[in-house]
Amino acid sequence: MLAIEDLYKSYGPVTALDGLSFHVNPGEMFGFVGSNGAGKTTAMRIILGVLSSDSGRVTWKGQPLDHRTRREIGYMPEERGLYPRMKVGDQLVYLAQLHGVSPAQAVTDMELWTEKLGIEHRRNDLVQTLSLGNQQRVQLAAALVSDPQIMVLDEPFSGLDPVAVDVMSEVLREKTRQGVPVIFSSHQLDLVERLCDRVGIVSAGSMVTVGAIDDLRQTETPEYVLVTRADSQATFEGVTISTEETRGETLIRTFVTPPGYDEQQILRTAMAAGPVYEFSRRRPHLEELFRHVVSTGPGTEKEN
Ligand SMILES: Nc1ncnc2c1ncn2[C@@H]1O[C@H](COP(=O)(O)OP(=O)(O)OP(=O)(O)O)[C@@H](O)[C@H]1O
Repeated sequence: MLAIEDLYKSYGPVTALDGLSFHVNPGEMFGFVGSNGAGKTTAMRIILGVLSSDSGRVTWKGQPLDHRTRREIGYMPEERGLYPRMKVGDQLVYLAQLHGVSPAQAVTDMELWTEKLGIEHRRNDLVQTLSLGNQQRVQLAAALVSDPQIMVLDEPFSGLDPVAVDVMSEVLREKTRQGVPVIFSSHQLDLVERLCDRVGIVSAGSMVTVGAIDDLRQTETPEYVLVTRADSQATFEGVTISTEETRGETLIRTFVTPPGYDEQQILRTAMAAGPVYEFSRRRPHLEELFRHVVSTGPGTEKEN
């Protein structure tokens, strides 16, 4: 696995990483999320070796990453690093060769990935003539042409339309199916929730929460949603009504129950007073977990 252990990094007086640790398993899609300035880009640059840490280490299969193994990382930098006046195809062949791929194989890989990413008809165009979304596809192709064994992507989905997101996420899934760990940062939490096997939430340079999204959602206190007729006279004892909203003919209420409370009691009470249209348990989404974690801050590290 790829292990990031106790990384510290300061830029002068600014502490960017403050003991950051996490790991990514082979074949895992790992979502790296956190507020602006939390330290994600810094951590990714250290993994890639373009920036050194003050202390801590990064290992792959138990060995520290060195110059040779770092060539096996497919990286998509936040500040996108393409040559605007070079043709898409030529550029990808060139970048693959820089990673040590033979000229013939580089052409094969360029053809493969431009096709999979739906930009095969743009191979002979200058990068600068492509839309930003298509440039981003080229950037991902650039990370793929060297047949990477690890993928590190800094906000690969920002600014993409839903079709482009689907195309790129399917390509990344293909890599994880081959056993490649894929780590990507994103502020699009619905997307992270949909795509990732595990997620890490970083705050002020430390990992605050790591785990499978479903497990993280289980650890939060659930809410119960009840939808009745708007004129329901039911009264509920021993529970907290957290929201209440009338929509046309219906009344939607959410409840938080104390530990050990039989939530079916809410349903029985409501049904005794009239029709019930919906009663369900609701787990918080990643966005709510994120808000909670970021407002609580570091110092509550937990790993599932
Ligand atoms: N070259 C630099 N010189 C000085 N400070 C820096 C430099 N790069 C980053 N920082 C600071 O380090 C901290 C972490 O920044 P980083 O870019 O790693 O965060 P991030 O999580 O990637 O943020 P974002 O989501 O906004 O991209 C921030 O306080 C940032 O201002």
